[in-house]
Order: sequence, then structure tokens, then C-alpha cells
Amino acid sequence: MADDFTGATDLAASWVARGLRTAVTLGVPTPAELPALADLDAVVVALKTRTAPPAEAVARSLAALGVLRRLGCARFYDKYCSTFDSTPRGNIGPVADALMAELDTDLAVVVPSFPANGRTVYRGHLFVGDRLLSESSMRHHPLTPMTDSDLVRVLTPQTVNRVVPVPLPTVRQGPAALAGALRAAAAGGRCYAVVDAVDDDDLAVIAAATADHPLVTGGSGLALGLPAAGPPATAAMPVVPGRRAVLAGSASAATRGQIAAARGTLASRRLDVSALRADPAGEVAGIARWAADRWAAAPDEPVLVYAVGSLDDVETAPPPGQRPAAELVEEALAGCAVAFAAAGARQFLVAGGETSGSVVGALGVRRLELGPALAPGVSWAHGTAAGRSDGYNLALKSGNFGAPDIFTTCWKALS
Ligand SMILES: Nc1ncnc2c1ncn2[C@@H]1O[C@H](COP(=O)(O)OP(=O)(O)O)[C@@H](O)[C@H]1O
Ligand SMILES: O=C(O)[C@@H](O)C(=O)COP(=O)(O)O
Repeated sequence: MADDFTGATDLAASWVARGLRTAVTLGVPTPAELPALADLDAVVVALKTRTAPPAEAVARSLAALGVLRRLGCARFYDKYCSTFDSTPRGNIGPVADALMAELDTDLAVVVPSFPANGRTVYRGHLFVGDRLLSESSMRHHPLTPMTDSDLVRVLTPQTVNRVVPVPLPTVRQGPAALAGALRAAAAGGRCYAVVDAVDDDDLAVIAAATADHPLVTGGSGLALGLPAAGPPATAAMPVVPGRRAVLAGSASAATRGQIAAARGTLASRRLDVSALRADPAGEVAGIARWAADRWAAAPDEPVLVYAVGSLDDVETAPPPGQRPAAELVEEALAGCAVAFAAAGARQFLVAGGETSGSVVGALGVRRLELGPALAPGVSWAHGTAAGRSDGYNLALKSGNFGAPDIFTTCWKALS
């Protein structure tokens, strides 16, 4: 299960790359949706729990666990962000505590490392590229600013269990030595092992050492460490013809760069938070009219609607008595998606995990099958929605992933 929607497609892409036939369900699948999932090798339940209060995140994660067990799943992956995104009342610990208790297991590894995207863990500290997490752009995240890179220190106040670091030299001794170190750690009582990993070989060692663990936790990198079960299990993804749009609610550095790179090429509009506060429906209707005009002139050209061009656009606290900008923006982009779909849009790149949750929920999409990869952790998918026979093509892009030109180059894969 994944705590946001971009994270879910990121994990699914890793499993597909390792040869596992995988689907993503958006929210906990209903009983009627289970038969279609029965023959797969892996299922990712996408939850929108990253910023939820701990009790709510725990309840939804346990509901997901229950359904996955009913499907016959025997091993579980608790997917959170590779930058360990967590609110001050963090729910990574409470969710993992509940999963461990339910699965009656004494140890779970904590492995956010994802070297392909520059996330590494050394001596229990999380790095983004060559910076500590706390010195990376993640310190400015509007919802989950990360100001501490020491994962033991971040996780300890969130959990009733012990948190122990496992250093790189132990990993480099290989799977047997690491498995022994993990067993020794668990002998002292239920605990988390924050395992160092700086490259994909380290992830392969951790995957081998935890092959019999009922629960692992981490970013998607650990899934890439699995031995391949076969060639990549990418199904031939249906391409749904229609208008194209980029909806970017992320304020992350990579997305801001992608917006700057695309603005010279794509027709674009920035959401105006004060206008949204005054008249949210009117603002969305105005953007929908603008997009329809653009598509009338150039039907194949994507339009770009974004929230944050520079960090100055980020509202850190709402005016007294007003709704937070984050909520207004998520609702507005969801409203744009629905209005654009009514105008014939079928292909969406959505930037941001929370944003993706809002947009995909508003479109009524329940399930995704992955298609071509666009970047590490980012893929096209085909989404099926109740009452829509054609569905949508969706690329749910983590705010911090993807090359600078992804908003303009991603469409080639659908041509
Ligand atoms: N101007 C703004 N001020 C404050 N928050 C904003 C603003 N624009 C967007 N946001 C919010 O920032 C959050 C970005 O989170 P998310 O979509 O998960 O992106 P990322 O993948 O970069 O984490 C969303 O909730 C979005 O609505
Ligand atoms: O692990 C990751 O970094 C991503 O899969 C992820 O969870 C991204 O979250 P957002 O940056 O909020 O999209």
C-alpha cells in the first residue's frame, strides 16, 4: 500500500520492471473490484494518507491490508516517500506499528533509498543528491517540510517500537550477514531497522536479506532490488485519444523547473489563490473556457495549469479564518480535470502526489495499469473509471521526479 498516488505508480513501475504483473487501485478496492485483481502478481493500493491524522491513516492502511490479505497476498510493502515526507504529527510510524502488530512480525526494515532519483541513506541520514534532506528543497515543502535528515530521530517519536540504524558496512557483507544483523536487532524486541543503502547493489542485498519478511517499508527503490521474475511486465497500454493537459499542484523544485521549461512552449495559466478564495467555481470555469479556446485553435497542443511558479507563490499560512491555499489549489485542479474531461481531454500529466489524489479521485478513476516509463518512478498508465468505456491516460508524476522537459516530451509515448 502506498501513502499517495504518485508513490503508488512509482512502486508499481518498479514491480513491473522486475517482471511482476501489477495493478494500482485508487483507494481500497470494493468487493466487486476484487475478482479483476485476483490473477495478478502484485497489487498496489493507493491511499491519500500522507498528510492525514495518524488515526485516519492507520484505519485506511489496515483496511487496505485486510483487502490485500483477502486477495491472497502474503507479503506487504508499506510505501512512503523516498524523502520520508511526514507531517509533524507524522503517520509513518503509527501506520507501520499497526501493520507490524497486525502481521505479528518483530522487525521491519526502513529503506527510503532510491539511488536512481538521488535518494541515498548513509549512517541513517537521508541525502537528496549531494545534500542532506534537511538542506534540500524538501525543507520548503508546503505540507511536509523536512528539516531533519536523521531518520532514527524522525521516526523515533512516531513509534512505540525501537528504531535501530544498520550501517553500510553490514549491508556490504552481503545478504546472510545483513539477515543475521536484522535477527539480532529483533531479538531485543519489536523494532525498525533503518538500513543504509547508497546504490542499487545495496538495495539488492537488502531485498535478498528480507525475502522472507512479511512486511518491508520504504520508497520504491527496495522493490527495484528484487531479483527479476521475468522480462518487464508492461502490458500494451490502450492509448485514449483526446485533448491533453498538464495539471501541476506541486511546489517542488523539479516541478518548478519543468513549469519554467514548458512555459515557453505550452499555453499556460497559473492559479490565483486570492481569486480562488473569492470565487473558486468562477476561476475554474474561466480556466475551462480558456482551455477550450486553446484546443479549438490547436487540438493536439497540451495546456498547462500550475500553482507555483516560484517559492514566493507558496502561502505558508492562510489569512485568519480562511481555507488553506493547498486545499483550494487541490480542489481547483480537480475541478479543472473534470471540466477538461467534459471538453474532451483524455490525456493528463499530473504533477504532485496530493494533487494526483485529488485529480484522479475527481475523474472517478479506480484502477491503473502501467504503460511506458517516462523517467525513474514516472510512467504513463491507463485508468479505468466507472461509467467511462474509454478511460484516461494518466502520468502521475511525483513533484520531484522527471527531466526538465517532461511536460513537453511525455506525449511522444502516446503518439
Ligand atoms: N500557492 C500555494 N500555497 C500553498 N500550498 C500550495 C500552493 N499551491 C499548491 N499548494 C499545495 O502544495 C501541495 C503539493 O503537494 P503535492 O501535490 O503532493 O506535490 P509534491 O509531489 O511536490 O509533494 C498540494 O497540496 C498543493 O495544493
Ligand atoms: O518515493 C517517492 O519519492 C515518490 O514515489 C513519492 O512518494 C512522491 O511523493 P510526491 O513528491 O508527494 O509526489
